[in-house]
Amino acid sequence: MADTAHILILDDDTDVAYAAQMLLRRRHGRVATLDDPARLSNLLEAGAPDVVLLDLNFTPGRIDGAEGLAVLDRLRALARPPAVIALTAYADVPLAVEALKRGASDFITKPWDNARLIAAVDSALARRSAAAGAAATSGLMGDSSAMRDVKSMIASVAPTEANVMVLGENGVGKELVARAIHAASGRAGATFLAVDMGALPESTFESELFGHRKGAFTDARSDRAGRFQAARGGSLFLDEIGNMPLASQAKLLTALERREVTPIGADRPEAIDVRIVSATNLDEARLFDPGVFRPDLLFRLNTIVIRVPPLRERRDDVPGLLHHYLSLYEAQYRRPVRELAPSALERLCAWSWPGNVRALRHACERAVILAAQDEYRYEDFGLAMPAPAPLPEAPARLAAVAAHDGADGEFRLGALERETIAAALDKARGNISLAARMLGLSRAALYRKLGKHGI
Ligand SMILES: Nc1ncnc2c1ncn2[C@@H]1O[C@H](COP(=O)(O)OP(=O)(O)OP(=O)(O)O)[C@@H](O)[C@H]1O
Repeated sequence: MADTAHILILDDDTDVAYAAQMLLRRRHGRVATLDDPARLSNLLEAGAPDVVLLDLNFTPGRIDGAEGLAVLDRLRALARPPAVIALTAYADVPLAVEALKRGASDFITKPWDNARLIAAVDSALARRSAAAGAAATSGLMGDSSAMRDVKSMIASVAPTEANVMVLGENGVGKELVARAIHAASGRAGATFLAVDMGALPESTFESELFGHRKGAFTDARSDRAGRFQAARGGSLFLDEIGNMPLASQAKLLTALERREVTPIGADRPEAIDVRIVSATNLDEARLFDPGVFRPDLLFRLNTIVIRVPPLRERRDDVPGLLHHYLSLYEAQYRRPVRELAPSALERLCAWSWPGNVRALRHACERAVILAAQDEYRYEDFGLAMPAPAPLPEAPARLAAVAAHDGADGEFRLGALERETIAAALDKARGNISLAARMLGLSRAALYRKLGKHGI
């Protein structure tokens, strides 16, 4: 990493720039200097640097930092913005803080301590390479022994044509696992198509999955391919299969057994060429209940089963995920890079994460937007409320909400919303699609609310 890193030192004081260059050259491949920001465009044409050490004042006599901050804004607007370390005069803390607010990843005061400068550059490079690595492995992060097992299962099954069933609670990363299987398979060049089976109404199930011919029914104004045809040559991800009505299960079973589908209104079946990966958040006791899921369909789908454990059972993954998503949102919202206060990290690792990685991701987004201190505090993540307790019946529930919120029996909308969502999830046995429908929300809107309430 260090050998190929490209570092730029932007400082009008050539002695300072030269000293930094000599220091960093011992460790890094390309260390360039520039004394005039007006020539920055030429330099960027040759490729954006990974890290820029940026002096904030160029014109002699100017100390307001406006020139440097303007360069910082320009660098942050690049498609692949470099990490920027601001160089400020000793004691110019307000200017350093302003640079951090505008997206600088760190600051160094002049004259600097060599070890501190080297550490700042190394840490900026390490963050960048962690983010790039995560993107390259289709985003499935985590190095706990449980996640290592999941990744090694993916590597073993991906090259085969075996049907894979991914099991785990909402938000554990089942879709990411399915995508990783596709990406490592011989079908990687073709489509990966995800279908939310829980959201397909029984009445349009066949038309959506198998397609239809023009005129087959009143609304069939033209031929339409189903999901099986659209994913031809690739992988079809059947998500939320635990929520399919039994009648739809029978139709899916027939298609999988015969390896062919007949579009509605067609007189001939079409062979299917898809790799099936399915997923559900049903616990296994319910999945094996024939009243809920047909055993013969289960047998077709679960040639290989991958279980993705909830985040509370792989807490070793929490720090890496936090750093990943905090960095991602800091870059996305152009917010300063902050460290996590050690006490916050400890409490976040101990949190039960009922919404798993999705909830962690939402919590990080919230923290990046709302943090107002130098470090992220636990409160910034919006997880202060305990996980929902079993719900009392309706009238008692309202009283409980009022009591929960204190304030002389005054109702608070937020708490009521949280209770309602928890009740819907309870009733839908954790099925997100069903709960969203019961609440009159889209799945995406429900996910946002789950994140907001830390459920
Ligand atoms: N191991 C992981 N590394 C990085 N991000 C993850 C990981 N697992 C999940 N995520 C993120 O969490 C969110 C939820 O992941 P995903 O949709 O794959 O979960 P899921 O189990 O399929 O959820 P659901 O059952 O609710 O459909 C996504 O934003 C995803 O990027």
